[in-house]
Amino acid sequence: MASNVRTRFAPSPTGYLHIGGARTALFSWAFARRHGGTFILRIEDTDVARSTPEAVQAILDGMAWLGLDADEGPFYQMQRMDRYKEVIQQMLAAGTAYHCYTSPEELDRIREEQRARGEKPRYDGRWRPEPGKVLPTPPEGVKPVVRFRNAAEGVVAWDDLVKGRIEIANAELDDLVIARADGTPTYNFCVVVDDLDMGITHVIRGDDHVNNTPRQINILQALGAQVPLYAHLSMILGDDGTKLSKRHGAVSVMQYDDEGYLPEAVVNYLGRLGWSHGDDEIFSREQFVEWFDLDHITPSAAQFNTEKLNWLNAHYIKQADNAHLAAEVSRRLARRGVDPETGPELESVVALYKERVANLNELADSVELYCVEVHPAPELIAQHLGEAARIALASLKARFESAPWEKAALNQAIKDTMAEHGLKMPQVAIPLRVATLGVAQTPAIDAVLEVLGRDRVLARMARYV
Ligand SMILES: Nc1ncnc2c1ncn2[C@@H]1O[C@H](COP(=O)(O)OP(=O)(O)OP(=O)(O)O)[C@@H](O)[C@H]1O
Repeated sequence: MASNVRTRFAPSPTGYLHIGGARTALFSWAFARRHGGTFILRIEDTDVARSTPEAVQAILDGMAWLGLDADEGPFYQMQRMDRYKEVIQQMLAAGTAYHCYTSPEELDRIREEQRARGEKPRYDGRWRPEPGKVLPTPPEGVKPVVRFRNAAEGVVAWDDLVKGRIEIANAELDDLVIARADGTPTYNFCVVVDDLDMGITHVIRGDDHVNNTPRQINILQALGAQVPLYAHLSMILGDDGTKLSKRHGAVSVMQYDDEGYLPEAVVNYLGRLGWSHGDDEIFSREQFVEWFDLDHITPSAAQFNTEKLNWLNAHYIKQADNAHLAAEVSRRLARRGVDPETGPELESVVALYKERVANLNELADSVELYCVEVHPAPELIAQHLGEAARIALASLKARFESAPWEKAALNQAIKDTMAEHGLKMPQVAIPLRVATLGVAQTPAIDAVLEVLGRDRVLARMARYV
């Protein structure tokens, strides 16, 4: 069902997409999907000194990895400069904005005097047009800034969909500079023009923006626009209790990929961070979209909890189908310079390990043993591949050479070898593990042998017998 809900995620490309921004993006995306609406990606790249193309790419990569697909965009603010300038001209013509020639030095002086008088420092309105007021003559050679003519009285108010009603007295708000002396538009103004042009109905963003909202509402109203609804989400805090940000403590979403997390686990984890649906902890992306609403968002800040993410990750790895895991492992092995083609079929290897691992890197560690020549640690060789063990392995190898390559027959060969040499299971199975996979612990040995395959098993055993 198509609806008119239009949300946006608007990061600044001054670094990667981190977990705090990603949670905000997820909620904005899920709200649009829940209502059959449109999700827009907007790159707020006007801070040219800090924005980089690499950061844009990192944000796009992070969004793609999480599966947060945009219906429109990415739009880039730097490509919309002409439009912002056009709206500034319209506002000047309409009298909702005006030129101000006060220099930065003068502003400092005014603020100093206000502070000395015990007043709150603010622009004193000397260039603000008022009925009957005679404005000073513009100084020669000075390029003015453009200020928004904010209402002097009354309040600006909105019913925040997370925080409830918020009211700010207009007297608290300065006449905001919307264009600098060089003509470039300022942050809050660009956001307003974008939200207006992009027909945003629900601004879902972090509550670090809550102070911008009254200014943005006033400008929207001056433009005769319909004011969107606002939902200010709580911040995600790092382990030290302060806001995660690119500059402080947050790691890139893509680092979770590097560390072996499935995106499904991260999305589920982020979905529960500051939002709840009864006692449900585990839900698919589809379920989340179906359940998501703004009524069950916690207004207080949410703390990141790695342990819970790890628990979800292990759960999703267990549940994942083998082909999906094989693809994840293959990518990881290739990154390590290991050719996955040299091992047995990956799907059957991952099936042996998916219940036992905490993350995809651990899974790849185990699978790697099936693909490369293994070199057991000298202590393992000393402990498990002594003379008696090698003698047993030699007769086992002879049995393996003629055994049908399936679990029951391999098991029988091991049992016959135990009986022949008067050994217990571990006295045969552990040397066999060390010889074939280079480690003393593995899943059930008959399953391991079956998957590893006759040729590899015999070649690996041959090194010790
Ligand atoms: N820690 C956080 N928790 C929740 N949302 C956040 C967090 N940090 C940023 N956001 C939200 O993510 C969106 C994109 O923010 P932005 O790209 O400016 O990231 P940022 O980390 O705040 O940047 P910076 O590090 O430059 O302050 C905004 O809606 C912002 O409110």
